[in-house]
Amino acid sequence: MNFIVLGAGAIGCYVGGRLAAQGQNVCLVGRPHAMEPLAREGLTVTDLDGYRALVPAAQLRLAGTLAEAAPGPDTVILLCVKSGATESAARELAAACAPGTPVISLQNGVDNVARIAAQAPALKALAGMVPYNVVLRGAQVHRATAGAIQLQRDAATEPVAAVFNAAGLATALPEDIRAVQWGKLLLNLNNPVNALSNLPLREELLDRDCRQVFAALQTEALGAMARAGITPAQVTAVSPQMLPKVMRLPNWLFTRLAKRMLQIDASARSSMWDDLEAGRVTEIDAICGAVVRLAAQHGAQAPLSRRMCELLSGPRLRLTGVEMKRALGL
Ligand SMILES: NC(=O)C1=CN([C@@H]2O[C@H](COP(=O)(O)OP(=O)(O)OC[C@H]3O[C@@H](n4cnc5c(N)ncnc54)[C@H](OP(=O)(O)O)[C@@H]3O)[C@@H](O)[C@H]2O)C=CC1
Ligand SMILES: CC(C)(CO)C(=O)C(=O)O
Repeated sequence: MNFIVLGAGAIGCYVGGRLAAQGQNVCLVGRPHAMEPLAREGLTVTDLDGYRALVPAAQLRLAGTLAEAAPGPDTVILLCVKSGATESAARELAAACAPGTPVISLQNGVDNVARIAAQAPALKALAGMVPYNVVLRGAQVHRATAGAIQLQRDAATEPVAAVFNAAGLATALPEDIRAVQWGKLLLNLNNPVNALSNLPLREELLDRDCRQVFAALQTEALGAMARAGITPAQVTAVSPQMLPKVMRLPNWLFTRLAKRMLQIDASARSSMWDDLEAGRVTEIDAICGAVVRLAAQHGAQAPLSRRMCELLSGPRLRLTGVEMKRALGL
């Protein structure tokens, strides 16, 4: 099996790096700004449990385009671009890959697979979910929280899950990946809160006003999911229904009950903060936009998620939890 990671950023370098460190045949396809440090220094992969590996530059397969990566008949694509780049990446894949090539989306959001399939109908688009936070700094990539990757159960993903597990990437094949994606989306509703707060994740989660905004977004999203008949899967120690309740707790109780959730490296931030910081378009449409669309499809509204879309779409804002509550009318 050959892996091509399309989009060598935080997730692509972490997953691709662990596979490469274990001797798998992996090609990382990325932008020059991402490839240059790797070509110079190799890729160092670490995690919060003490794992550390260096894949020397000479052992890394790096490519600027899919054509250079030369996908063959036994290639599996790991799609790791941000949601805003899905369509263009899928068109590149359609042009470069043989029909039936598995394309596993390791992206956040709930509609990337459908968007890949629309642009590349001959390929086999499959869903994945990465639960943890990954930080990329130049040639070093670090997993900052814990969890297991979830891949859509399919004949094409069974051998992939086996290879991932052998490489130390804990991976499961859940029955209902759609429920898992909606469960993850409930957590990703913190991404805009974190991005606007301009705080590291841990600090932001220790701010009750920020948590109250997060909880309000979750409650609204759970309402939209209930109307749509979607039962989100539990992807943390806490059930989806309990999540907003836990978020609203006062600090003294939250810090006791949410110990596992707070096991985050002090410097870790959400992937949406990364985008704001780099001046890139964020994934707000894939997260809050998805809640707004789901509610609308079922005759309801999601004004809080809609407002978050507005706050993330203009000039960069930095808001305290109190200011966010005011901006959302909470
Ligand atoms: N980071 C995290 O902790 C987590 C992220 N996720 C999800 O994983 C997905 C990837 O996120 P993340 O790794 O943070 O994103 P990054 O922005 O770090 O990485 C994506 C990379 O892909 C590049 N890229 C985009 N289009 C192409 C293309 N056509 N060819 C080659 N390279 C391309 C981007 O370059 P450029 O920007 O210059 O176009 C960027 O360097 C997202 O959906 C995110 O929500 C999920 C869990 C945790
Ligand atoms: C892991 C988590 C929930 C928060 O970092 C994430 O998915 C992201 O940053 O996009």
